[in-house]
Amino acid sequence: KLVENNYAASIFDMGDLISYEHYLLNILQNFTNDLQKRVDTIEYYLEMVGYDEEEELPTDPIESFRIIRRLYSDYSNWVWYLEQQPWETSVEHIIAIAPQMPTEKDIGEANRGLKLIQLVYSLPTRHMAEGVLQNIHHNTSLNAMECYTIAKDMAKNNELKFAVEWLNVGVEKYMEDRENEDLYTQLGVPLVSFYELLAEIENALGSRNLAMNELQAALKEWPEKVSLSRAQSRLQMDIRIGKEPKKKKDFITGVYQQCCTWECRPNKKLYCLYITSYFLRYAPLKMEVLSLDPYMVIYHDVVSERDIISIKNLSKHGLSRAKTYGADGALKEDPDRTTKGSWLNDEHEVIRKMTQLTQAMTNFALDKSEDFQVMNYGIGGYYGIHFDFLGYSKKDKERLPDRMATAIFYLSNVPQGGATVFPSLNVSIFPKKGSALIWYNLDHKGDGDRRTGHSACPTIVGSRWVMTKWISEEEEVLGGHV
Ligand SMILES: O=C(O)CCC(=O)C(=O)O
Ligand SMILES: [Fe+2]
Repeated sequence: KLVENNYAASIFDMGDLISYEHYLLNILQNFTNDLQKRVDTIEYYLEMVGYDEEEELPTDPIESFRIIRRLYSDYSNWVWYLEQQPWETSVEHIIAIAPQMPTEKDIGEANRGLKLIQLVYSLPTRHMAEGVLQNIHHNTSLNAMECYTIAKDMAKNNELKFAVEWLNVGVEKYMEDRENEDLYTQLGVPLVSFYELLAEIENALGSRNLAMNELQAALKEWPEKVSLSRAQSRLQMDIRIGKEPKKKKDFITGVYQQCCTWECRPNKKLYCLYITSYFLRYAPLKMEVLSLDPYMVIYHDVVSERDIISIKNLSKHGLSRAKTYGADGALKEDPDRTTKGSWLNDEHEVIRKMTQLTQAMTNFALDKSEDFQVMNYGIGGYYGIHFDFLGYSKKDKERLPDRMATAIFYLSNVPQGGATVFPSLNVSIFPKKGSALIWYNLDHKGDGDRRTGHSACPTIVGSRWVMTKWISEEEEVLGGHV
């Protein structure tokens, strides 16, 4: 049975994959040790017998005896020895973890995460392939095969110019790494596939001559490759009969980019103050006002390291793919929300404390609000632009309570990327562990304030943890507390 683990949607859950890979490598290592032992035994025997190419008749009775003994006794032992296949148990062990392995969907999402990072932060392909992200050198790089996988996915999604870039970098890497050619071929990506794909994309981009050149160059190297000559004759035929290439439009996802790279603040100089309340008598809160209309503030250093650890421990093992409401009103997985979350309620002491804290920071009663949602983002994990209010339309007979305000607690620092942005307000907030961001989603009439559209920029580096509280107006307005 296929298990959907959604690995790419949470960095924390990738911990499982690390263990699985360790397990696999262990098996491969034991397997090679086993094989090595066999090789040693066989070589030792050849040496003992004094194997050489020449076939000569024995010159003395002792030698004749030894030959007969060997073929009488050793022979059957060798048959037995070679029949013992050391790989059988290894295969069994490897197959045991098959249901947990990443799926096509996972690799697609991992690809998409990288692509989002590349687009949103305008990272050059070559830099990414070398592990240089925003001018910071990371201790990783991509090999030719990995560049090819990315290129293929880009081509599939019609991001053709990027696909060509990735292929070109891939070919360069291949050339630097030709001693691994056999390994690449065994893993299903021979060099010829790079040229085939390159020709295909160039044709799709309308550059027939370039496509032809690629194929000709490839044919010079691999004249026996049938797929190449087939592609070439198809192309020649198209040119001869004057068939226009079906130009595919190069398509780039419209993701929001500004303010993801640098912190954006509105021009007006606002202010900071200390807030005290009964709950907080002994520890006044540092509040920074970001905007008065719509109201938006940050509270600095409000959650202690200890509480953060407890909250993460409570949520860690129940993370599941976060969903959003589709156009039909049903909750579903959303490629624009690559995060996993778990809901926590007041049965936990630390969460009761968070409720009290949120009450103190907002002066809202929270009894009718949804639970806290703790989230861990994935590879290039992001949340596309959305509103937190549900915006019930005026014609609804009875107006249902809406999400009046939102509080986001940052439970980790994010070394690179991962800002929360409000494009209409020109505001971005980079996560700082222990701080909380609060804003109002509804205007003074109680309607959704469209200026509050916001997004979480793709995380580049780090395991991004946040905790959200969507604060319902029910208690306040309908419950008659005001
Ligand atoms: O993770 C973030 O920065 C934003 C989260 C968010 O918008 C939400 O949970 O509604
Ligand atoms: Fe939101």
